[in-house]
Formats: sequence, C-alpha cells, structure tokens
Amino acid sequence: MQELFALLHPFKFKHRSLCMPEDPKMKRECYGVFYVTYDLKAEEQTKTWKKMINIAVSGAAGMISNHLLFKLASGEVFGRDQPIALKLLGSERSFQALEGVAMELEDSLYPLLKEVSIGIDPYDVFQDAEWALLIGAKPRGPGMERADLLEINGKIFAEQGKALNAVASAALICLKNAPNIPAKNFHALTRLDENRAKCQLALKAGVFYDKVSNMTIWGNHSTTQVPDFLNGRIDGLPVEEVIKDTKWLEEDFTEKIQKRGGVLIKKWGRSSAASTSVSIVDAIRSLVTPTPEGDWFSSGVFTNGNPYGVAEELVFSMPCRSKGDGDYELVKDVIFDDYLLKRITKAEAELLAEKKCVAHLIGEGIAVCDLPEDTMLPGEM
Ligand SMILES: NC(=O)c1ccc[n+]([C@@H]2O[C@H](COP(=O)([O-])OP(=O)(O)OC[C@H]3O[C@@H](n4cnc5c(N)ncnc54)[C@H](O)[C@@H]3O)[C@@H](O)[C@H]2O)c1
Repeated sequence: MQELFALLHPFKFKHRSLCMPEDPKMKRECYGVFYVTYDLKAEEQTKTWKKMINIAVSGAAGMISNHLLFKLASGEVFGRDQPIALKLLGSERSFQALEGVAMELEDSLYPLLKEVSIGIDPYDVFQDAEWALLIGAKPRGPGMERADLLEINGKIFAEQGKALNAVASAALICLKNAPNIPAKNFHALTRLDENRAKCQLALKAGVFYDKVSNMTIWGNHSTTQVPDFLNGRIDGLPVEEVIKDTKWLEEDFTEKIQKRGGVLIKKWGRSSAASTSVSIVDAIRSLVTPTPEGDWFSSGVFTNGNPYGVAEELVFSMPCRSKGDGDYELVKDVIFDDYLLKRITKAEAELLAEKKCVAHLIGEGIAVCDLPEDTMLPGEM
C-alpha cells in the first residue's frame, strides 16, 4: 500500500493567520515564538512578498519529517520568496516529541517560516491546508502480518481522508474518504524508487546520475514495483543502447531497486529517512515547476482514464508531466514489451488484492484479504 501522499488543494486560498483566527472561539494557537504577533512597519514589507501557503504534515515527529520540515522551512521546496505556515499533526504518543520538533524549528530562525502550529486532531490541523503531506503511519514491526498493517494504516488514512474532506481548503483509502477533493490531487510517493533507479543505472553506465532521464516506476512502492528501463534514457539514448546487458537489467537492476529499502534497513538499522525526505521534495517540486522538455517523473496517481490499460480505481505509479501549476498529465508516448507488461500486470494484481483487503475502509463492502506473497519491505511500504 502506497503510503506517502502529497495533496494539492484545488481552490485558491484566502489567507488568514491560523495563529490568529478571525473567529476568536476557534481553537488554534501557534507554537512558541510563532505565537508572537508581528506588526510589520510598511517599509519592512517587501513588494514581492507572496501569500503564505499552509502545509500540513502528519507524522511530524517521525524520522522522515525530521528532515523534511527543515527543507520546507528553508525555502528549498516552494521557493526562497515563499512564506509558509507549518501545521504539524502528531499522535497522542508523539506529542512531546512534536513539541521538540517545534522547538528546533523555532531555534532555526527561518525567515520564511511564519507560523508553526502543532496538534493531534486532524480536523483541526488540516484546517485550510493547501498541501497535506501524510507521513504519519505505523511502520511494520517484527512479525507483523502485511494484512494487519494494511488494516492499521488504512484506518489512519481513512480518518485523515475524512478530516481533509471536511476541512482542508483544497492513496486510495484517503482519496476514497475525501470525495470532495478531486482524485487527481492525491499522490503516493514512488519518487524515492525513481531516484534509486537513476542512481543504479548511472553507476552501471559509468555516467553521472543527472544523465539519466525518463525514468518511470510503475505500480506500487513494494517489491512488485517496476523500474522501467525500456523507456528510460541515458544521455538521451535508450537505456538498452547504453547498457547492453539485458540479464543485468531484467534481473539484477530490477531486484536491486525493488529491494533497496530492505537492504538499507539491514545496514542502517532503520528505514531510509533522509533520502525519502529528499524524494518528497523532488516530488513536490515536480508539480510546482515545469517538467523539463522531453522528460517526465513518476508518481502514484489515480488510474481512471489512464492510457496504458491499467485497471481503473487504483492509485498506481505512472509517468507524469507537469506545467508547474500543481496539476499533471500522464505521458502518452511510452512503449511496452512483454517483459514490462508482465511486470506491470503483477503490480496491478497486488494493488487489486490490497484493495480487497481494505474494502470496508473505502466504502466497497466487506473486506476479503488474500495476499498471495509478502512483497512489502519491513518498515517501508
Ligand atoms: N514511500 C516511500 O518511499 C517510503 C520510504 C520510507 C518510509 N516510508 C513510510 O513512511 C512512514 C513514516 O516513516 P518514518 O521513518 O518517518 O516513521 P516514524 O515511525 O519515524 O514516524 C512516524 C510518525 O507518525 C506518527 N503517527 C502514527 N500514527 C499517526 C496518526 N494517526 N496521525 C499522526 N501521526 C501519527 C508516529 O507517532 C511517528 O512519530 C512509514 O509508514 C514508512 O513505512 C515510505
């Protein structure tokens, strides 16, 4: 089950300070120094000052967020002239840690970070969010069945989907629980897998990784994912013209990418957090900046209307292009061969089976959970 989402709110927002709500009865307070009311003198205000954007982050006290929040606050993601408000959602258990995160943000004196608020009620925290980065979920613990984890995290995303639907001024479970938000606004993260694939192809070809482009990850962020070397390019050439070792591509490369997360957990003792947060930044930037001519990026998006024949009503990673307006379109000029199609079908079958496991959470009746093999990496889904 894909698990990291970036949601873009569909409506243009009318800003009001979340720390100082118009309705004084509204329960909202900013954290620490962000509570202070600033009274900017006219001459201190810059003419180019943009309207603040509100970014909600769940799992804000987690490992990934510990990298991501500081990237967001620095201006690396939305631009060095874009003020932001961070709305951090934690769980009851992690509230103390959440305060610790807010303290570190205070001490960082980021000029673009105008407001920070923390809370454990998604209805409160998602209020007026233009972006919601849903990173809060339970990583798989030892001996935990995949179906059990789907159930636990499914409930979290169902609740957060409902909260977004109710209050957000803008994968599948969240989307299905938020019918007022266009399905196109939901993304599940496969960018980390794309980055890993680019890195391994560059290594094999003996080139720097910026030479690798048009890299698609098809399917799920699990070991059925399909890193697509048929459509990928190295220095503008098809991958297979540069790397002529088909066995390596089909077996070693594919498996390396599929299992990279698990290998890293074994070495590092924990799931990738820094590179995941880098890939979240990449994924957001791909939606807010135009895709370079001829290139594309991967994202887990809703399959309805897809031109590849992937089953509808799924969230499936596919190749996307964006004009930089937050929206995207699917890339049409991709080719398929038997190997690629077979792999994509396997990934599709897995997501269809997972969907049956969470039928009760997406309004599709009683769940029937029969997952054929374990394709999920511990601590990383
Ligand atoms: N798609 C990917 O590429 C990718 C890569 C790595 C990790 N992941 C997944 O990302 C998730 C986060 O990873 P992490 O390393 O930051 O984990 P982590 O355990 O360090 O952090 C998760 C945080 O979420 C909080 N949380 C749990 N339930 C919550 C809820 N209902 N509302 C709000 N917060 C809640 C926890 O208290 C914890 O602080 C994990 O589920 C992991 O499997 C995905």
